[in-house]
Amino acid sequence: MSALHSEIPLEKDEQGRDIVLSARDVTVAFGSKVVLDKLNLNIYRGEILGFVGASGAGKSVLLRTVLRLLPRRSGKIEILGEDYDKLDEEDRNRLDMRLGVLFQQGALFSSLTVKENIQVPMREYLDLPKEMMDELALMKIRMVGLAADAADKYPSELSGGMIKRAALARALALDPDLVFLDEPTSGLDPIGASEFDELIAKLRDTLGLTVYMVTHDLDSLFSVCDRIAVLGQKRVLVEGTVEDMLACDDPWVQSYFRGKRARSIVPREDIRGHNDDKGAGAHSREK
Ligand SMILES: Nc1ncnc2c1ncn2[C@@H]1O[C@H](COP(=O)(O)OP(=O)(O)OP(=O)(O)O)[C@@H](O)[C@H]1O
Repeated sequence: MSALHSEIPLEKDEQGRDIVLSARDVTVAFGSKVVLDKLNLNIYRGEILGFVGASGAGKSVLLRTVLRLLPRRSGKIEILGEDYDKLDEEDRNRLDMRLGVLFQQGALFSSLTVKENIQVPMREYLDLPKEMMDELALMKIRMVGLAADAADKYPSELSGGMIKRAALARALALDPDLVFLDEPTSGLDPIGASEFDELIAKLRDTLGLTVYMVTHDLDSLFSVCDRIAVLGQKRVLVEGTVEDMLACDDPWVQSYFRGKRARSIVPREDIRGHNDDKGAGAHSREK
């Protein structure tokens, strides 16, 4: 029987952590241009994983490959213990329902209200009476910290921060286990970005979400991410805590995590001593 229909436990790593997503030897190429080459990555249940890498390194390509929007040349990806390639259509839909995605820029439908946007996945996957869908949409709206009157507004009537929250509410519409966030704080002012980070952490704590967050935002990485994975040279160069990043001697990782911007967030002594993996949480967000 498929894990989708039962409580079959997820595969664990050697430290006993439940593996929610595993990518094994994943290669993605466009013609002769190889973007990802035998990439390996695990995401564990209940964590917020920050995914970083230089511009053009392949972060979006990996995200789109995981979401099956791009084909891979080889390798295996398992999500919640399931390999899409081995599922029939019904089970693929069931698995899709357990995933939420927040694309860059929010990607809300401009001709739909916030409530209608949130109901798009409900209409696609569920057959619910209108009253129940309205109730559920309002619940999601409150969950992401929007006022109830946002329900009937169109995206053009919302601030950037409100759009992100509305898009997050849509990503949470079907109560997913795993949420993919593509640069969720880009375009937000520092306070809005901080608040969004806090919201993600709160939802992880209250809903038990697992979060895969592509980001360039050092504050997010230092304040809410449990682990960080760095994409470089077509694979995951290093993964671990902030402390592991500070200790890594790869030049790009060093300049990213120990450069001028990072120094304004992480206390200087932490960078020197690499001895505090969450030291930045209490520090103010840089613009
Ligand atoms: N459909 C495509 N066809 C050909 N090449 C592509 C395609 N999509 C992405 N690429 C190439 O793959 C590489 C990785 O792109 P990707 O968008 O994943 O980078 P990224 O790490 O997300 O960058 P950024 O941080 O700037 O968003 C780039 O060289 C890009 O030009």
